[in-house]
Parts: sequence; C-alpha cells; structure tokens
Amino acid sequence: MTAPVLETRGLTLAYGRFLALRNVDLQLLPGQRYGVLGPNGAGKTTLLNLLTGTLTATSGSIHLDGADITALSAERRSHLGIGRSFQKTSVFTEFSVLENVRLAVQSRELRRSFDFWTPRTRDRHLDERAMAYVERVGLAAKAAALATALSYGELRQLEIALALATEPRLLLLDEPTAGMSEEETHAVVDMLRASLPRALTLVIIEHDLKVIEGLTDHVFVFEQGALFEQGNPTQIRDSARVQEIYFKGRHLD
Ligand SMILES: Nc1ncnc2c1ncn2[C@@H]1O[C@H](COP(=O)(O)OP(=O)(O)OP(=O)(O)O)[C@@H](O)[C@H]1O
Repeated sequence: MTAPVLETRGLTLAYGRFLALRNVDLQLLPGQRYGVLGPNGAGKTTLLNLLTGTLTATSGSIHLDGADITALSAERRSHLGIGRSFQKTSVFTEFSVLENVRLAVQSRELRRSFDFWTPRTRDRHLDERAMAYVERVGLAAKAAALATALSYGELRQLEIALALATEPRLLLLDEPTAGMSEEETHAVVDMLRASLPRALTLVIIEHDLKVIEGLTDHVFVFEQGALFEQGNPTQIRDSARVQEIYFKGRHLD
C-alpha cells in the first residue's frame, strides 16, 4: 500500500466553544488530486490554513511523510514542500510577469543553498527556469508585461506560476476560479491540467463541482467543520446524502 504524503489525525480547530474544524482524519496519497467541497462556513479554508501552518490546530495532528509537522511554522512547512496558491498581495505589481516568477524561482534556489553569490550564468539559468513556468501556465505572450496590466484571469495564471516555481510536493489551491466567467473557469481548468506536474499532490478547494470533476480523483465533502462524505467526483455528484442532506435538495451544478 502506498504511504500517504500527508495525513491528518483528529484535526480540530476551536474558536472558543465553536469548532471550525472537528476531528478530521484525511489521507492524501502522492500524485493524487483532491477536491474539497462544502458550503460557506464548512471549514474548507480553515483546513487549508491548518495544513499550511497559517493556523495552529487546537488538537489532533498533521503528518508529512509520517513526520509530525503539527507544530512547525508556515515557513518550515513551505520549505518541506507544502505550497499554496499565492494571493494577489504577493504579486509585485511594479514588476513584469517574468520578474515575478523569477523571484519565486530565486527564493526556491536560495532555500536550497545559502550561496547568495549569483554569477551571471546562474542569472540566465534562473531566467530560463522562470520562463518555463510562465510558458507552462500559458502566459508566454505576457512575460514582459507588468503584473498591473494583467486581466483577472491572467493574474490567477501568474499566481499558479508563482506557486509552481517554488516546486511544492503538495499544492493547496483555494478557489482558483473564484469570480471567473464560465469561459475563464474552463481556461483555468485546462491550464491546470496541462501545467501541474504529474508527481504533484493537489488539494483544491472549490464550490464549482465541474471544476472538481475536471481536475480531481477524489473529493472530500465538509459540513459544519466535519468530514461529511468522500468519494470520486461521480460518486459525490450522485450521492443522495450529499444532494439531499448536505445541499438541502439544491441541485449540484
Ligand atoms: N477568527 C474566527 N473566529 C471565529 N470564527 C471563525 C473565525 N474564522 C472563521 N470562523 C468560522 O469558522 C467557520 C469555518 O470557516 P471557513 O472559512 O473555514 O469556512 P469555508 O468552508 O472556507 O467557507 P467559505 O466557502 O465561505 O470560504 C465559519 O463558521 C467561520 O465563521
């Protein structure tokens, strides 16, 4: 049996007496794509923040390759390969698309070795690596454009490039298609399918089941902080429990 890359045991986050996440046991296998579905307030973002270390669990534990990382800082977890989609705030608006991605590549390089001396040849190497990520997310034509000149959808593409440039083993995406039209959503799903390395383990929070169906192998459904149901996207779409109890009869679209 394949060992999970990440596992949570009894993961719980309390705000006073309110449990935003309650007793969650998850196993994420290497190279698998996971969707996290649930209505507003179900605990999806809380889960993501606990995995990245933005929040600290009240009880329970998180294990990466079997090692307990529950007490590690967000920075340490990032060094260990847990990446998340960067929010717009981490895009340097006065820099070009390529320069932004180059900084992300560079930060990864600096973490690998503490050799701060960067000879010119290494500089070119960084540019090539950065350009490869820019191309991978379909932004090659905009490489020289300032980040401020990007459309909403292009900015999300840039955020994915920044996340990939840090070479995570586990990538957590929080609603990468939020606020997009159906056409833009479709384009982002295609882009993600084409750009995510096969070995990467993905966790994607999404309200849109079509996005989940297009990208994931397995879905975790949350309700009121608890893991309510899990299965492949078809099982989740067809689940009477999910349809009738969880979505209160509202049809999943
Ligand atoms: N700082 C806080 N103090 C108290 N309650 C909080 C705090 N942050 C979040 N919550 C509550 O925890 C619950 C889970 O929130 P969370 O953001 O994880 O939900 P979500 O599933 O991501 O929802 P959405 O789809 O709206 O983003 C919600 O009821 C929320 O109001």
